[in-house]
Amino acid sequence: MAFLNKEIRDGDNQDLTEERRTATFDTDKMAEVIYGSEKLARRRREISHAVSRIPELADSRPLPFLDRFEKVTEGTRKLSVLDRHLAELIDVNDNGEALHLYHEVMGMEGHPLALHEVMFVPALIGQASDEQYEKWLGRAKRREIIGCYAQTELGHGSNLRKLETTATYTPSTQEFILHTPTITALKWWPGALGKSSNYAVVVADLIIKDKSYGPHPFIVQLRDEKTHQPLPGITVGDIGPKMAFNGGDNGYLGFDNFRIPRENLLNRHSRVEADGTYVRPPHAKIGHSAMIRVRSHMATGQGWLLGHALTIAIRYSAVRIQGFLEDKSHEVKVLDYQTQQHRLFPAIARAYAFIFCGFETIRLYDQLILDMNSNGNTSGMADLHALTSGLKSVVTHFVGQGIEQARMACGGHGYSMASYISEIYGVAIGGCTYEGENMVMLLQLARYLVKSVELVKSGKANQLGPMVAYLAVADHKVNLATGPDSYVKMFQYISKRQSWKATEKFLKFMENGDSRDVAWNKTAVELTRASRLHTRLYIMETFIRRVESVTDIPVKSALTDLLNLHLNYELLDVASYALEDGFMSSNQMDFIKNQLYSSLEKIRPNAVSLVDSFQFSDMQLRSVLGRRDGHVYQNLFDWAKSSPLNKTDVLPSVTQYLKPMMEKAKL
Ligand SMILES: CCCCCCCC(=O)SCCNC(=O)CCNC(=O)[C@H](O)C(C)(C)COP(=O)(O)OP(=O)(O)OC[C@H]1O[C@@H](n2cnc3c(N)ncnc32)[C@H](O)[C@@H]1OP(=O)(O)O
Ligand SMILES: Cc1cc2nc3c(=O)[nH]c(=O)nc-3n(C[C@H](O)[C@H](O)[C@H](O)COP(=O)(O)OP(=O)(O)OC[C@H]3O[C@@H](n4cnc5c(N)ncnc54)[C@H](O)[C@@H]3O)c2cc1C
Repeated sequence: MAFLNKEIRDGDNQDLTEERRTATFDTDKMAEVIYGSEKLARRRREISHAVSRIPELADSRPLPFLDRFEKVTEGTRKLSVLDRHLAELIDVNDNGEALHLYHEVMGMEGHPLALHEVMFVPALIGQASDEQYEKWLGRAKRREIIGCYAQTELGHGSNLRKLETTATYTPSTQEFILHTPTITALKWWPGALGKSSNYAVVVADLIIKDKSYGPHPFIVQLRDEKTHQPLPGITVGDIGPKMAFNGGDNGYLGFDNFRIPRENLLNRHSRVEADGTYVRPPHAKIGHSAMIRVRSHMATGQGWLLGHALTIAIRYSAVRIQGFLEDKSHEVKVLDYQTQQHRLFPAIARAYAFIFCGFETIRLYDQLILDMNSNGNTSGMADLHALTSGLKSVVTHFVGQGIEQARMACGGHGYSMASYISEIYGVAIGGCTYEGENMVMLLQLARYLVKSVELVKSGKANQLGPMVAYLAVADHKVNLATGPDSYVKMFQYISKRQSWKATEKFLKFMENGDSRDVAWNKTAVELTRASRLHTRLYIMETFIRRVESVTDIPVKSALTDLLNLHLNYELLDVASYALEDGFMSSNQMDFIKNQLYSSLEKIRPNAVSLVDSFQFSDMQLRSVLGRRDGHVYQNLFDWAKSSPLNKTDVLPSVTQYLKPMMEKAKL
């Protein structure tokens, strides 16, 4: 008999199979919705399958047992194997396929090409002129050279205007002199900089005739292309172990009056003429487009990370039997506990929501780049900057929370690296910091919200963009949360009120004599709250739009259950804002809670199938707890036995230190 969940195979753990039999929708069809099309979902499966047939691409040992040096070596080894097989595995011109392939094979630990694909090549695409394209892009795409993106310094990351690395133009030789004047000016953190890259896009303060023009991107050769030795004038190395990404070589970089030709300023948008005349870009922040790109892609990437952790936790919760409900002769799956469902199911809904809204945001980014490159139109930049600033902050924060809940939902075994959840967590929460520290980015969105409220206050509501139009709309009176639209209206009310309150507070401080910056700082917590609400509203709206667009009825119905859970959970989570001014009553709160509990029950039979639909292979998950076949216990035992500590029964440390201590105590 054919089942709707495509993961059922003979010999699987029976409890998992039982879960999969209850699926009310086809998991392949759900995967099409998650990944955007039948082709994209199918290609992922095909690539995973093809990878599984190349034994050299498998991890040589479970990654958690490798030390840092071995992780870097293992990642690089696999990259070289991949390089030989690339054309047979993927369409090399398809970024999505490449991304999936790297995730599958490399895992999450980082690798030498991580920043090459994510930032170096996109920075060239966004910032290089046609001649520079010609010179660098082909080489970069063919991987004749490997690059990274070196912006952050030891002393400054958030406040880009104060980056200390200088690029001083010398008209007589038509060169820029890159220099690191202080220890705090050392570049610090760039991924793949420490040992792997031989080129970098370096962001440095452009100085012409003693005048600073602020941060600009330069393409810089760091190492000899033959020997890979750092070039004279370059100091470069690895910054040491981190919470995660330990297969990657985040690095430091210093310049000692290092000269590069004038053509190495990435000059699609701004230029320095031979005589030192500076030609301005059409938008002051256009040099930041590589960052906007990564931020635009973060929601989907983070949604997948959450999806990984939930696949592990949900499958394990269906296999883990402990305690009783009604029938005292059979223990139940821990997935049957309401607390377990409440811990995990809203996070499944968020994972779906983040992926959906991520795809919508990527489309907005692609449109912006098209506009910029075809007709120099940068008008969408401010909107997208505000949107992606909020989105990366809200999503990374919730993903971190969700993964940590997934870990706890796996009890003791969740704490073991065999679950792989700690690695996923470490990787995901890196996103709270990189590409703009979350608070800093929420405050960027707040600038936009405050300006929007100010527009309404000055009678210019007609100038508001569509995403903030609700800030001008009269308050909605919604009595009960009955359909998605009423939730949106309630959220709009709450979000609007918070944006207005924060703005009024900020303006009041200024009226009372505080400078703009001081007033801003005194209102900052309230402002970040406004940003979070605005962003959650956007996520909610995109989730609703995506579910409405689904045509497969069983898939749509399962997604509607998830959406309802999301709407109720979100509203309850921000209930204090709605209760504050009596907009909602405690009766309404109870009603919403009950809706939420009934959503949990509805989702329960589909829980395993909802995470199976992400279609992560076992290789990608690298989790003993999250195995597709559910055979957890024997594999946990085998995993433990493979620990290097178990190579001998008596460790040298015991002979050398413990035994003498015990012997001495006997005397
Ligand atoms: C696999 C793992 C991958 C990991 C990859 C990680 C790679 C990295 O981390 S690379 C380094 C990333 N670094 C960052 O993100 C640094 C964060 N800091 C910044 O982006 C900026 O310095 C920022 C935005 C905080 C402040 O910039 P600053 O120039 O001081 O701007 P500020 O004075 O606050 O604002 C000036 C105006 O510019 C606008 N603006 C700022 N940035 C942008 C932008 N990117 N696009 C459009 N407008 C912008 C602001 O909205 C503001 O507009 P308005 O005046 O109308 O309100
Ligand atoms: C895994 C990882 C990978 C990275 N990869 C790269 C890379 O490839 N290339 C690269 O160039 N960089 C990279 N970075 C660096 C990263 O982009 C920066 O660390 C990040 O932008 C934060 O800057 P910061 O370290 O200066 O934080 P800080 O700004 O020093 O933040 C410290 C605290 O100060 C607060 N704060 C700072 N400014 C303000 C403000 N104006 N208002 C309110 N609060 C404020 C922050 O909220 C935070 O709580 C990476 C970092 C990590 C963790």
